[in-house]
Amino acid sequence: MAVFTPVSLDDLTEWMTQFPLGKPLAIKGISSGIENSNFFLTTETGEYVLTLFEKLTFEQLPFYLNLMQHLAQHDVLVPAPIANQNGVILHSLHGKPASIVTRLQGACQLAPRPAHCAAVGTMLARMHLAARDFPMHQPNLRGLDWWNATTPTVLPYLSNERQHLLRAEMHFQEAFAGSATYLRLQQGPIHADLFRDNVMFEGERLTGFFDFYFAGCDTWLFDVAVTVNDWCIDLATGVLDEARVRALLEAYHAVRPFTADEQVAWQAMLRAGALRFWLSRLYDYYLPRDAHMLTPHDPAHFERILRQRIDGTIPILF
Ligand SMILES: Nc1ncnc2c1ncn2[C@@H]1O[C@H](COP(=O)(O)OP(=O)(O)OP(=O)(O)O)[C@@H](O)[C@H]1O
Ligand SMILES: N[C@@H](CCO)C(=O)O
Repeated sequence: MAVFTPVSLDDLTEWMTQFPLGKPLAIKGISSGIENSNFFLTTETGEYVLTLFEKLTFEQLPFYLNLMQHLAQHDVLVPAPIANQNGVILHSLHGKPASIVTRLQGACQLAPRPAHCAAVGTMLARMHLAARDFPMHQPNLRGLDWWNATTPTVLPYLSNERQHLLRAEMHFQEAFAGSATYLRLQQGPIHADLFRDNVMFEGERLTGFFDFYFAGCDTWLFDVAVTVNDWCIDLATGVLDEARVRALLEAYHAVRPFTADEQVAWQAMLRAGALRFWLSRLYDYYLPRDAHMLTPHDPAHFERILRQRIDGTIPILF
């Protein structure tokens, strides 16, 4: 269902001559994904992924594609955009923005064990460090400003109790974002959506992070919190799993040591990471943009996680 714009081998014969990839041999639509038209592409030189962007524009895409290129050039495992003979990585196909990136081997690990979480922690820290000198800047477009804009649009759909939780958490996060501790946290380009379905593994070996289309500049700790909230929990309750949390955080800390300020901010940041996805899921649930988003993600999952992070036990950062 996710190929919105079909592409055939015939469409590619002429178009592919600009790339140093040899002749296209096979193309196969990828059925998962809801934002773009994605294809596995086999050429004389290897396996790639061709994406036609259905919503993101020629103006929006350079930040994401250049960030992936920068990270790939710094040995962070991410899909590397393929440049044409003029060095260009953003192209046009059937009137849509298009890119070819290297194909990551393996599959997503939806039931991660501590070893997987450790691999994610190591690569996440390496990614933050490698992105420090990435020259482009874009804010996290799903950050506090977006939360402020979105809260009033979803509030009318919520019970009194949920309205109270959302208002109180927004109030708390506004104060946190203005605090001296927060303002001292290290920032840079972050993935901002590093869920289990955006990382590939072969066995316990991590082969890459992908889907960078929520990336932006924000605190590194927010990226860690979003990641822990998805990788290191009991899925039914949202309760943090100590062994996986420790594995991820210790691996991250070994590459990029956490700071005392980050320790102070940790619980508030786990709450921020939960609020971000509670809000986006509420928005997609009550105000669906597209008819094809037939099964929006369950907002209650992140409401549970948010309540857990407010009231539950939080493992120390390091
Ligand atoms: N570089 C890559 N290497 C291997 N597989 C990839 C790569 N990029 C995408 N895929 C595969 O394509 C699927 C769809 O990609 P993706 O999740 O980015 O979809 P999307 O429609 O672009 O965005 P969304 O995740 O928001 O629906 C992934 O689940 C993954 O299986
Ligand atoms: N990771 C998001 C979906 C957007 O990629 C979620 O689970 O709500």
